Amino acid sequence: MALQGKCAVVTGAALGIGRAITEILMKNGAKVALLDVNQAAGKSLVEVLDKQYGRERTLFLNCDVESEEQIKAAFQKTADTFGGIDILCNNAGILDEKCWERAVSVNLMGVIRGTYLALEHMSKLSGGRGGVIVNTASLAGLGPLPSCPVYTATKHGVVGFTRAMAAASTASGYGIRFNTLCPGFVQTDLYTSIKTNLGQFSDLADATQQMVEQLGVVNMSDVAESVLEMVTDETKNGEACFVSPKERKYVDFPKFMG
Ligand SMILES: NC(=O)c1ccc[n+]([C@@H]2O[C@H](COP(=O)([O-])OP(=O)(O)OC[C@H]3O[C@@H](n4cnc5c(N)ncnc54)[C@H](O)[C@@H]3O)[C@@H](O)[C@H]2O)c1
Ligand SMILES: CCCCC[C@H](O)CC\C=C/C=C/C=C/[C@@H](O)[C@@H](O)CCCC(=O)O
Repeated sequence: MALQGKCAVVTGAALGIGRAITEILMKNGAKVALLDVNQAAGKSLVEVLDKQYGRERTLFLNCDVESEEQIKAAFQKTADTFGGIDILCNNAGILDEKCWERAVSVNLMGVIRGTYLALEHMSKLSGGRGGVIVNTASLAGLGPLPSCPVYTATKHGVVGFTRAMAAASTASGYGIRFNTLCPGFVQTDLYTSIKTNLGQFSDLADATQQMVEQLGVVNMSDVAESVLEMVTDETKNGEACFVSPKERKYVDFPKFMG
């Protein structure tokens, strides 16, 4: 898929990985609606992008992915402004093992809410043009992170949900590809706040630090390039892209049929 003129939505776009996704989509010609609860950071990023690319290609929308109403309104505003939606990156996520219900609501339910509401604009079955949805999971969506059982569960959920949606799309003809992003540790606010968000697992903070030292920290540019590949490469559907400091590879899941 060539990105020139395509319309994208990125959740959690103001900072960290969402910001990097937004920047690479813009650099390659897409228009981007930036959805985030952090208005100050979102607006200041839009100012930077507008200086570089002009004012017509960005839109900041204050949107909490815990709210179906806010996502619905944001998607409608995006479609009205840009003339449709071709790309959705459900990226917003938090680490909170104490208020773990909130982590489930943002990380997993937020992805499901975003995906279902986007189908109304993107699916060929409801008059959309088709496109691609990339959901941000984590390496913790592929294997356990012991200090973060609920975070791990949400990210495994994102991988499973996305793969099932890819299969549903192929079977029913939505015209949408679905892929997941699975990076290891990346230097962002979420990463630097690890110690304060482990709740009853805070005794495992040192063990987590040891994992960081063993696995290393992933370059943000590799994360963004992986998303770009999953968005533009039409052969990628139902894939989970694992990104580590050493390599980028598509996960070989076990096959139970055929
Ligand atoms: N940093 C890592 O090590 C790492 C590794 C793998 C995956 N991830 C995942 O990447 C995604 C982005 O994380 P990050 O590290 O960039 O974090 P971050 O904290 O740097 O940025 C997250 C962004 O999401 C926004 N956000 C938070 N809750 C929201 C909500 N309810 N609705 C809308 N926006 C919301 C924040 O305001 C912020 O702008 C998350 O899904 C995270 O789980 C992070
Ligand atoms: C405290 C967590 C804050 C950041 C969370 C991010 O989403 C990053 C998650 C990073 C690592 C998760 C690691 C899980 C790893 C194990 O399951 C291990 O088996 C993976 C082995 C990787 C390999 O084979 O190279």
